[in-house]
Amino acid sequence: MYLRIIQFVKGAFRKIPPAPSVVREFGQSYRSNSSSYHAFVEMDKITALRYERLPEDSPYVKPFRMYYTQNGEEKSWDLLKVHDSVAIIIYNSTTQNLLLVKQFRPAVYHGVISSAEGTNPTTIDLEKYPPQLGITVELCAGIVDKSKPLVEIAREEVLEEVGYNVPVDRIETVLTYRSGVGATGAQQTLYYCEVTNADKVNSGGGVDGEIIDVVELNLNDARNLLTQGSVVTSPPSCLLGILWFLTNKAPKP
Ligand SMILES: O=c1ccn([C@@H]2O[C@H](COP(=O)(O)OP(=O)(O)O[C@H]3O[C@H](CO)[C@@H](O)[C@H](O)[C@H]3O)[C@@H](O)[C@H]2O)c(=O)[nH]1
Repeated sequence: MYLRIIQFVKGAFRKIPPAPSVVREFGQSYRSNSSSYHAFVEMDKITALRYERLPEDSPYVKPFRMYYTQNGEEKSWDLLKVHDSVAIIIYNSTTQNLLLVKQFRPAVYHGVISSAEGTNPTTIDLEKYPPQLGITVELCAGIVDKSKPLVEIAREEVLEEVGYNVPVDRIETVLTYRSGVGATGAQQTLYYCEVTNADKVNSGGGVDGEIIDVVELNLNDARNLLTQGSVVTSPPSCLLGILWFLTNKAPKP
């Protein structure tokens, strides 16, 4: 399994990239922006990894235990309050590719290791568990941590992470749903945005120290990604977004 996940990001870590670089996984290929290659080679340079108990003032995660009585039976549920979020399906009609983002996700890395070790790890062997295991391919997305219209937050994320400048009237709402129903119940609003090469204003890659790589996925590979039995680190929102796009928007082959 680990080998398969690492194959997912293999090719991304060559010292000198061909232009542009292509990452293969399970028969699919992702075309990475050569312009943001610099970020791409740095995202797995994880060192000095350690765990600490979560401080109470975390701006991102607040743990609670909820008590309630259901049909006369007293119950409790341990839960986490996290930010709501937006995610955007982006299709470049010039290149006929979906635009996704690749990044190191500490929670995914932790999830992979704790699944393997069976318990909550306290230390991590970076040789045994290469940081590439925590790299995901996802929709462009962002947390709702400011009081702005959700579609405006989506517009900003498209610009910051992927580098396309589009007005909000070109971003359409797709669905609103709850993710993490067992632990967080956070709301995510899914948008769709069609861009062209003319909308591109920078190479994306995120802000404030984020290390994000833009990934272009052609539609054949998008279909293959959803093949029965696929094992990926991508979240359900990404798989849903691709499926929605293929069902509702993709040009007929
Ligand atoms: O513990 C944390 C958590 C977040 N951040 C920062 O907050 C940013 C949040 O990034 P943003 O791009 O706004 O959101 P995402 O990390 O992309 O996550 C959103 O998009 C994901 C993919 O759909 C969803 O799974 C998440 O629930 C949703 O919040 C990060 O980059 C960090 O800079 C930290 O520094 N520490």
